[in-house]
Order: sequence, then C-alpha cells, then structure tokens
Amino acid sequence: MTAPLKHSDPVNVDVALGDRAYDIVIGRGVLSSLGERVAALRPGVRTAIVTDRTVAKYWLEPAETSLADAGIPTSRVVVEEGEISKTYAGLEKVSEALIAAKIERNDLVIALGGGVVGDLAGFAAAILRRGVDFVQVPTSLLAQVDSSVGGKTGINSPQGKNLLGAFHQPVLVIADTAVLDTLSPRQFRAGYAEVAKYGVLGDEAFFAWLEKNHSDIVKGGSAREHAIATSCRAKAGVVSRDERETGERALLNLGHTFGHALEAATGFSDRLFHGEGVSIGMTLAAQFSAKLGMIGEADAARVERHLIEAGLPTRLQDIAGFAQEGLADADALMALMAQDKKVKRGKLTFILLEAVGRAVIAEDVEPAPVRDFLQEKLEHKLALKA
Ligand SMILES: NC(=O)c1ccc[n+]([C@@H]2O[C@H](COP(=O)([O-])OP(=O)(O)OC[C@H]3O[C@@H](n4cnc5c(N)ncnc54)[C@H](O)[C@@H]3O)[C@@H](O)[C@H]2O)c1
Ligand SMILES: O=C(O)C(=O)C[C@@H](O)[C@H](O)[C@H](O)COP(=O)(O)O
Ligand SMILES: [Zn+2]
Repeated sequence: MTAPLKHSDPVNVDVALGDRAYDIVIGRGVLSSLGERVAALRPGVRTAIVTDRTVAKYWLEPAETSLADAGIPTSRVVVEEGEISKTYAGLEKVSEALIAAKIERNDLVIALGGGVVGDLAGFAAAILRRGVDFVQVPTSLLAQVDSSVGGKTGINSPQGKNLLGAFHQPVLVIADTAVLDTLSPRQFRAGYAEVAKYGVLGDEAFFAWLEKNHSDIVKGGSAREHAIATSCRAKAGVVSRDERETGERALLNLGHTFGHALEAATGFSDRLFHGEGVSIGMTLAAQFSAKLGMIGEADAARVERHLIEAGLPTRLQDIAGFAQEGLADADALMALMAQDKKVKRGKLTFILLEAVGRAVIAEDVEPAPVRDFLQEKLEHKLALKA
C-alpha cells in the first residue's frame, strides 16, 4: 500500500490492456477537463452523454459545458435512476436514442453516472453498430472504485443480475472526486462496500488503513482520493492480468454470489442497493469461510465489525421486508444462486477467505453445506425475532 496522496494532484492509473489500454484520471475537479481530454484522444469526435435524472440535475451541465468549450458536439439521453433502467426496456430506450442521434462507429458514448448508467451505456455502446467506443465518467463512489473500470457492461434479467452483457472496455475514465459531494449518504455507504472488498480480498494493509480512516473518506479530502486510487490500482491490476475472468478476476466477485441472489430476491429495488448486497454477501462469505475452518471466527467478526462501523447492513435480517417471500427461504436463495455466472457444470463457485486480505476461488462447492449455512443464518434471524 502506498502513502495517501496530496489532495490536489490528479492521479492517473493505467489499465494495461495493450492496444486497448486506458487511463483512469482521479481528482477533485477533473470533470472540467473532460472536453479537453476527449478532444485530445479523438480529434473531431461527436458524443452522446447517457445519464440518469438525478445525476443530470447536478452534473450534466458541467459535463456538456466542458465538451462545448472543447468544440465537441454532444447530445443527451436521460434515463430513470436505479436498477429499473438496467433492463431490456432501459437498453431499448438508450439504443434507440443513440441511433436517433446518429451516433456513428467513430463517435463516442459518454456514461455520466453511477454503475447503472455505466453498465447500461457501456452495453448499448458495445452493441450499437456492432461496437462504438465509450468513456466512463463515474459519479458514485461505487462507480469510481469499481464499475467504471474493467469493461464489464450489461443489464439484469428478472432471473438474475447482469445475465446479459458484454466485455467492452472504455477508452478513458474520468473520476472527479468532488462529484461525490452530492451523493446521498446511503449511496455513499453502499459504494464503500466495494472499497472494503479490495482490502478483504487482497490487501490486509489497506483494510487496516480503512479501519482507521474510513470516516475521512466521506469528508472528501486526501483519504477519499487515496481510497479511490488504491481501489482502482487493485482493480486495474486484476483486469490487466485476467480481462475476461478466466481465473483471478473472479476474486472481484467476493460477496457477490450471495449478494446478487439477495438483489434478485428483492426485485432489484431500493430495498437493497448493490453495495449493500455485497456487504451482506461479503460477511456471509467470511462467516462461511470460518464455518469451513479456513479462517478463524475472529477474522470473520473483524470483517463484519468494520462493515457495521461503516454503516452497512451485514445480516439477512437487515434487509427491509426480510420476511417477504423469497428472502427468508434457503431453497429460494439457492435457486437464485444457481444462476450465478461462476457456476460451472451446475456446481457453485464461491470466493472464500484464507485470511483477511487473502481470498481464494473455491470451485465445485457442494450445495448442501451452503444451504445448511443459509438455513442457520435464517434461523438465527427467527431466534432474534422471537
Ligand atoms: N461493471 C462492473 O464492473 C460493476 C461493478 C460494480 C457494480 N456494478 C453495477 O453497478 C450498479 C450499482 O452502481 P451504483 O451504486 O453507482 O448505483 P446507481 O448507478 O443506481 O447510482 C446510485 C444512485 O446514486 C445517484 N447518483 C449517482 N451519482 C450521483 C451524484 N454524484 N450525486 C447525486 N446522486 C448520484 C443515482 O442517480 C442513483 O440514484 C449495479 O447495477 C451493479 O451491478 C457493475
Ligand atoms: O469487475 C468484476 O469482475 C467484478 O466482479 C466487480 C463486481 O463488483 C461487479 O458487481 C460486477 O458487475 C459483477 O460481475 P458479474 O460478472 O458477477 O455480474
Ligand atoms: Zn459489485
């Protein structure tokens, strides 16, 4: 782990993917350089910004001004905020708007928003005229540390998370840390789960730093930039070694096997944001690792304690409307997990822990112990309620 950055210097993180390599530019105020950077990358380009209504209210005008100042023509597509847009209907709306705007193969799509907009706009760009390049301008903490990097794009199916999509790398990522000042506290906390994930899966020193400094990340100073840059470096490293998740990249899925099933069980609604599902899923993965004897109970408790301190949910019973159909049912959760993209020949793959800071890929996991473990967690909730 490197020392925290000075507050004012924009930082460049390189995603080393050969002729598809790109920069992640991180810093306060870097949104104003969007036009200049796009013009330098693609002289004469036309652009279409895809964003959501909330982000548009705060950040569309500054983005458009920056592009206009650099002489770049742009159009806009504004979708509804939230997972409701990461759907077939959302994809149709964005694709048809891009076609209507006559976005050509050499033009650029700009995703201005959180992970929903990034995944949706990136997928639309991947299939528009069989592939148009795109730029990520992530505006949520989650998008700045995770979804804008690495080229996973897609939409949800009612049957599961991100079940339709494509690997399509952006050509540039501009992460302006100041835009996070308008993010709601709950969304900020949800994004923090993915920050903590990098510590838990591969960097104990970063996790220990987060345990001491997490509250400073909210304040917006050098700790925020350090956390974002450290997360991006970690993700860029993994992606450059295993772009298409044939191996190591699966580690970035820590907490997601459980988390995605919980998101599906709650109908991809605001009862559970993605990062909140990851927080609960990461806690369950740590506890399941402890149950299998891979880590001590104290390690699992350490992970959960930190997530609670960061204001995140860690238990199934923390989910609003927990008792509703599908959630308090181990078999229903198992059925949802069977749609996980890491499943091979019908067998589950889990990301488990050998230590805080060392995750491993466990293939061929038998369903019975997972089901028993979930049942225990569900009964624990019932015991708490009684
Ligand atoms: N592609 C990947 O590698 C990857 C990685 C992690 C997560 N994801 C996906 O990302 C999605 C979650 O992303 P998210 O948490 O950013 O959700 P999101 O895109 O829904 O954004 C969260 C909310 O915050 C609002 N918002 C965003 N930026 C804002 C700002 N600066 N000011 C005020 N409001 C703002 C949005 O309008 C939205 O209501 C999930 O669909 C998840 O599957 C993808
Ligand atoms: O980039 C990756 O690889 C990840 O797994 C990052 C995750 O945080 C992210 O939620 C991703 O979208 C999950 O991918 P999926 O393949 O499980 O849908
Ligand atoms: Zn995630």
